[in-house]
Amino acid sequence: MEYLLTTNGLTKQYGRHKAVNAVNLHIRQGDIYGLIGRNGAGKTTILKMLSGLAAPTEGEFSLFGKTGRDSYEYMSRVGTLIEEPGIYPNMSAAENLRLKCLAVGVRKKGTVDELLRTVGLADVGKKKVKKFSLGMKQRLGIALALAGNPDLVILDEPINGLDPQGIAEIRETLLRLNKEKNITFIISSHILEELSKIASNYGMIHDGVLLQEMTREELLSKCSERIELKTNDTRKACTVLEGMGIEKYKVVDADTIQIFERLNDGGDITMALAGNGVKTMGITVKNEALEDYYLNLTGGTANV
Ligand SMILES: Nc1ncnc2c1ncn2[C@@H]1O[C@H](COP(=O)(O)OP(=O)(O)OP(=O)(O)O)[C@@H](O)[C@H]1O
Repeated sequence: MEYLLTTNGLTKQYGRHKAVNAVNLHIRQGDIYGLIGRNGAGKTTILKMLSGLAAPTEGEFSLFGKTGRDSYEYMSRVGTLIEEPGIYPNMSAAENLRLKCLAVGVRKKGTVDELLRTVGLADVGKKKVKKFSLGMKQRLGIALALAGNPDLVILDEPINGLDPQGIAEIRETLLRLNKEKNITFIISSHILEELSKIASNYGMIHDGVLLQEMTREELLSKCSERIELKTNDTRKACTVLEGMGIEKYKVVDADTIQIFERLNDGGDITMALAGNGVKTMGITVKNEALEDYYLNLTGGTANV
């Protein structure tokens, strides 16, 4: 079996609007697959269909090599965290997990404690979930998704609204589970920068359409570094750059030039500029091209 999950022309139509339009995803065992798209792009609708929470209007998906109704027998191997998970606010984390284990038929002793440890909630004791921070709730949601010992875990925006510390903790937990238990993850997000720290593969969704699938390496090679250069004489600086054989550059404003070629550092450039009487006011290596790449792909300038 080459893929753990594929979709074939997966479509969801609400009235006249196709929230998901003929999407073909390819997800291998062991992938951390990042589904990236702006709010409203159709990510949640895709994940709901993959979890059996919504029916496709057209198309289908294959799970563990089985298609359509046959795939339902494998749903127990899929754990999900989509929108508000079924958390009971007046119960503790352990009580919530105990209920979930009952529901999915897990009886093994010590499971609840192990799940709490896995997501870093071992010390919360009897505290009611309604008193939890957003990050703690999110971690409990992940523990609930893990309760049935799934092979595939689907998480809808698991880092949304968390502070950097919370994001780092979730990221480490997911990477560990992926490595140690070979759990395959599908994670949606509207922030490519965040996904890029964890995902091995990407599917980019825009207006219900899958624009592109790519591996981590493919994305990184497309989003190489750029050097931003400020000088007192842009015109002359361009001539100097060309004299050095640098062709991939762009003048972005009166005193700023961006250079898109891979250079070890900017030292050679500043030396050459100085040698030609051009003063360097500033030179920085920028590596924030990920979001730019995504914005270009989706043809937009608004926030992602
Ligand atoms: N039950 C529904 N009835 C009608 N339209 C819907 C329904 N659910 C979603 N939509 C529409 O489908 C589109 C995709 O929504 P979806 O929630 O899948 O996007 P998303 O990428 O997950 O965004 P978000 O991060 O905001 O949830 C949106 O235009 C939304 O308004």
